[in-house]
Amino acid sequence: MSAAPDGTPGPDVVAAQGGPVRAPFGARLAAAAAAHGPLCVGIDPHASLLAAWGLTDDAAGLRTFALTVLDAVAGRVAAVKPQAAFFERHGAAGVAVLEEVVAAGRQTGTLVVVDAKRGDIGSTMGGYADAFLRDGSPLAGDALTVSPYLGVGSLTPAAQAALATGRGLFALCLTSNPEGRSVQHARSADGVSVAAQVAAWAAGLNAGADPQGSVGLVVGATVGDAAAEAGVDLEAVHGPFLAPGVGAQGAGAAELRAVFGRARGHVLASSSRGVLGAGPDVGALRAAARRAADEAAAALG
Ligand SMILES: O=c1ccn([C@@H]2O[C@H](COP(=O)(O)O)[C@@H](O)[C@H]2O)c(=O)[nH]1
Repeated sequence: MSAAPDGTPGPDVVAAQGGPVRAPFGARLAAAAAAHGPLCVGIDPHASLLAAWGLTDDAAGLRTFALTVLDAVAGRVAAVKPQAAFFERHGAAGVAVLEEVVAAGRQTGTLVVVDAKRGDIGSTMGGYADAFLRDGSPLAGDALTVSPYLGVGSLTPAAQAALATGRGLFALCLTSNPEGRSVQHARSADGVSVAAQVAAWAAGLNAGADPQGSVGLVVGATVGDAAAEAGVDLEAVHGPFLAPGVGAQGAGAAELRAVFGRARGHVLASSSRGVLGAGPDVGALRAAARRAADEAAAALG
């Protein structure tokens, strides 16, 4: 499944009226999680991790780091999530490595979630959609993280592009960091929290999809009972939840179960440093990812 490095549609793309389309992201993610466990391995080449792995803090170091992670986990986990920030901090050379990692990941058939958290006014959002969600774009993975804080309506170009190309979105809803509450729990005049508005937007776009829609939410595994507090009906979203916070931020099986309850079948747990700290040995990375995937499966099954 996926695309060749030049973006040419791969075997997951079937010819359909009006051009090639992939199976929807929500369905592809559900199948990947069933096959490999509900885990996404973050590819976050922090400067400190590059040093710990004996790599230089430059584009060459990034490249070795990211390709080693792919070598260890591709084809063995549901998804990988390159964190754009750690590539962008190396300028054009770092972005070129991100492009290579996106293409290499997709070629393995492992879903690639590009964690770039883009958000802007609608007209500019069209540019981001072109960059991250268009067939043939070198930065286009299988899904993109987006920020809804310019209003959920501003994300329409991204949602349209994602749904038209079999890709997905993960919109920030209840983030794993404690500072997120002050924005996400805030309520408008009609008493609806910001997080609940984001969730309702996703639910509207996911209605009728089988087995789930492609417009997901970021809900941290660290947020405790925040969904209930903010009036977010997780079950009604009917889409995937990207759940960072597992591992280095302190969440584990018990937290995943507590946060997601009956919506747990839609969760993609995400761990970066918790897995990456086992490197650079490929076998050790692979074993750490397997452990995390098995724990997530046990917690969410
Ligand atoms: O609410 C959020 C949204 C995104 N993230 C990202 O996930 C990883 C977490 O890394 P760990 O090393 O597993 O802590 C990182 O890329 C964050 O930017 C998040 O943590 N919380």
